[in-house]
Amino acid sequence: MKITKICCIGAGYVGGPTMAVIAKNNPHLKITVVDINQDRIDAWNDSDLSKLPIYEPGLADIVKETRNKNLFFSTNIDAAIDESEMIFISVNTPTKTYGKGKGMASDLKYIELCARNIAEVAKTDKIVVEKSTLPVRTAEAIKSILHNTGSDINFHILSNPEFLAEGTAVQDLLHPDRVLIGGESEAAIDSLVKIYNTWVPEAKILRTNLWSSELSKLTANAFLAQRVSSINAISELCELTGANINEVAKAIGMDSRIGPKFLQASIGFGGSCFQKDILNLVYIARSYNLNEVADYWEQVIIMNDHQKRRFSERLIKTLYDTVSGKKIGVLGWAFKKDTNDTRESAAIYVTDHLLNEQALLSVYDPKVSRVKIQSDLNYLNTRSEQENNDGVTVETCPYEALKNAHAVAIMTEWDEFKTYDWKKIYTDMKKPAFIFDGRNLLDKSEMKAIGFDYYAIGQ
Ligand SMILES: NC(=O)c1ccc[n+]([C@@H]2O[C@H](COP(=O)([O-])OP(=O)(O)OC[C@H]3O[C@@H](n4cnc5c(N)ncnc54)[C@H](O)[C@@H]3O)[C@@H](O)[C@H]2O)c1
Ligand SMILES: O=c1ccn([C@@H]2O[C@H](COP(=O)(O)OP(=O)(O)O[C@H]3O[C@H](CO)[C@@H](O)[C@H](O)[C@H]3O)[C@@H](O)[C@H]2O)c(=O)[nH]1
Repeated sequence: MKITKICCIGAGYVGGPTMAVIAKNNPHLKITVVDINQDRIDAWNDSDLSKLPIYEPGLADIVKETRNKNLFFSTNIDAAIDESEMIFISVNTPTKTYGKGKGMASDLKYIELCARNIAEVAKTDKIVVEKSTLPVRTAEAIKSILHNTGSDINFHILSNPEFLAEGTAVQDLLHPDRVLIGGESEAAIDSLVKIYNTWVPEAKILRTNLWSSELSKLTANAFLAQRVSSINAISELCELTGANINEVAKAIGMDSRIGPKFLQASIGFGGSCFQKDILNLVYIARSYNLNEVADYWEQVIIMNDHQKRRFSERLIKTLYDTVSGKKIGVLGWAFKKDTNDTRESAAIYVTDHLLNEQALLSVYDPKVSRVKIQSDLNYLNTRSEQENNDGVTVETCPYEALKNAHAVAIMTEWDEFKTYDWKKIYTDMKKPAFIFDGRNLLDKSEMKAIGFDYYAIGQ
């Protein structure tokens, strides 16, 4: 099938950057990214590129190069579906918050709405590409909706999961380890390969059946998250035995079978994907009565929750068993550096725990706004909005956030934190001045030399 126009439903962290990179490499294609969220589309169309809804290094340049040439952002979903030969679905698939599978299964209502929308509007044959992360065998449901329209339109469904990580999305898209395409129609797969092949070498484009492709995405995230939980589990043992987690990580990472990546001990993984996708994997395993398989993967989440909890407990214990009325400076709110995304960020849970203990928190993050921080806390529903407002102040200057604080809690590994004048921060803090470095970001001996009581993970 000759492809001249494509559209992507969902202008989020995946849809926006992915389509921008496809547009950059396929100037002959017209690409429209559509969304029901008018504010988000307006932000993608803002002439001030600093107002794009997503912060990703390198993204603004690509949007500048392609926008209104062959890349368009719109809320006119029906028109985009109608004119496109290929439609990507890149909407959110959060964990269900109601009904059967609550707290475990993926909520597929947005996916189903897209499928129904396509079924209603399409007048010509379409290739429908699952870009969202989906439970294995979702394509079956999409197929069923599309093939029961009563018309003679041909729909081909492909699974093309996205492996980009936030903060490095543009580089990951430009230089992917692999592009995975699952499908039943070789011709449909070829059409998508052709688009990627404009910048991704053929050898890196992997073709599988639909179900392998869907399941590979959940599996990749489960393996990655498992590595973080594994190193974090060992970090607790390090703290009690005198071993140092950085040294252990280096020592095991030099084994080529293990490899050095994803062995950074931390306050626990966050982000919109790992927890959601593992919970989904656990749910799927249980639904097939594979209880040992489900228990095995669930442990990754249990360990991650434990790591977040024990970080705040260690802080409270060290501050003489009470943080009530004490100012705690929080550096970083995003779930990792170089993104403004805060979904499932460990900072939210650590702060919530410290608020329960009546601490007064003062937060600074270079890319996250006060409104977002307050709404993340309010979303937990632990206490009233007023109480969250009273307990948490958000500063635009890190030195203000840390002034007169009893302790600093480092939540995100932003590079700028390393460059601060830590002597000045020490002078302006209450004594003894504590640092709880949830990212092992700072130099322990340097901090100790300044006078800090410095606590890192796994040391
Ligand atoms: N964020 C990541 O790093 C990442 C990486 C790989 C895969 N994924 C997966 O990709 C999918 C999208 O993730 P995201 O982070 O981009 O989500 P997101 O929440 O940032 O964006 C999803 C967008 O879809 C829109 N939307 C929802 N229903 C719609 C509908 N019926 N019509 C039009 N628009 C609709 C929402 O308004 C939202 O703007 C998820 O399945 C996620 O698991 C995410
Ligand atoms: O050694 C490590 C590596 C990561 N993390 C934490 O793990 C979380 C996730 O990090 P990362 O995987 O880099 O970011 P995501 O954007 O969540 O990307 C993951 O989730 C995406 C969504 O599915 C996938 O596409 C990516 O391949 C996968 O890496 C973050 O809180 C990190 O701080 C650690 O604590 N230690």
